[in-house]
Amino acid sequence: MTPAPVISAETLSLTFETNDGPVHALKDVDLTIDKGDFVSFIGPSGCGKTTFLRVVADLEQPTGGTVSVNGMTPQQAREARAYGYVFQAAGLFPWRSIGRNIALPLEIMGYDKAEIPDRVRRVLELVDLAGFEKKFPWQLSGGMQQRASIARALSFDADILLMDEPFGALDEIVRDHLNEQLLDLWARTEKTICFVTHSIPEAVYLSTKIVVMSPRPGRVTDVIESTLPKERPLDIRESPEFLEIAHRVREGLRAGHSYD
Ligand SMILES: Nc1ncnc2c1ncn2[C@@H]1O[C@H](COP(=O)(O)OP(=O)(O)OP(=O)(O)O)[C@@H](O)[C@H]1O
Repeated sequence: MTPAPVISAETLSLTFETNDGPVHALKDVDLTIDKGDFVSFIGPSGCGKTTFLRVVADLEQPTGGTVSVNGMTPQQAREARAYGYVFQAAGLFPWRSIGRNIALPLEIMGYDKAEIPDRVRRVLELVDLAGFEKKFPWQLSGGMQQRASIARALSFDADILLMDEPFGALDEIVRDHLNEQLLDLWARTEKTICFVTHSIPEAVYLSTKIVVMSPRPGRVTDVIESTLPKERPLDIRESPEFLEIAHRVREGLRAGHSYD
């Protein structure tokens, strides 16, 4: 028996009613994400990448179709703490140390106080920030702050990680490094990851599945299953297989692009 998908969308649609008329942020999206998938969402601005993540996270309500998360409604999944969410901005509170930032969701969720320091230490190790819990956000580089925000999203053992352009504001070398670390973290934790990006190389390097989207209305135009091995040194980006997948993503983006 094949296991139930972690995330399953069927004819999922979301239309925002605005003063300028309806905005079709998502239209008839069908998508299946299995346990342990690393799925990237790529497409031009406004194609509904963030909206899809927000629907999964129960932050927006669909106007048509259905989505299930771990076999539950998004609301039930949110209440069951099924996912951690990582935003483009690290969003750490400057007056709290890194450790206390990571502890915050655990405190809000009512975790046993005695259990929190161990959890904080464990997730800091996972993102390669062991020993940084007493530092403050401003004492860390942008890349380190983003790793701390990933640690925060991992602190309560959600098996899904929703990441909305987490490395978009970082320079390319730092981004390369974080991409490598994220793959390593994914391999060690076996999380299911949904990752929004505008970068073709980033999407191809990270993903087992690439979802290409196009706007007005926001829809899925291609779903590419990666043929790359799970072990991915950075120089795999120069291999023919990598370039072939990148080419297909680029073609998909071109087909859905309006250039306005
Ligand atoms: N709360 C809202 N009210 C009205 N329109 C919205 C709302 N949220 C999103 N939209 C619109 O829905 C469409 C999809 O937005 P979304 O943020 O999901 O796109 P995106 O692909 O993530 O874009 P970007 O790459 O710029 O982040 C856009 O046209 C956006 O303006």
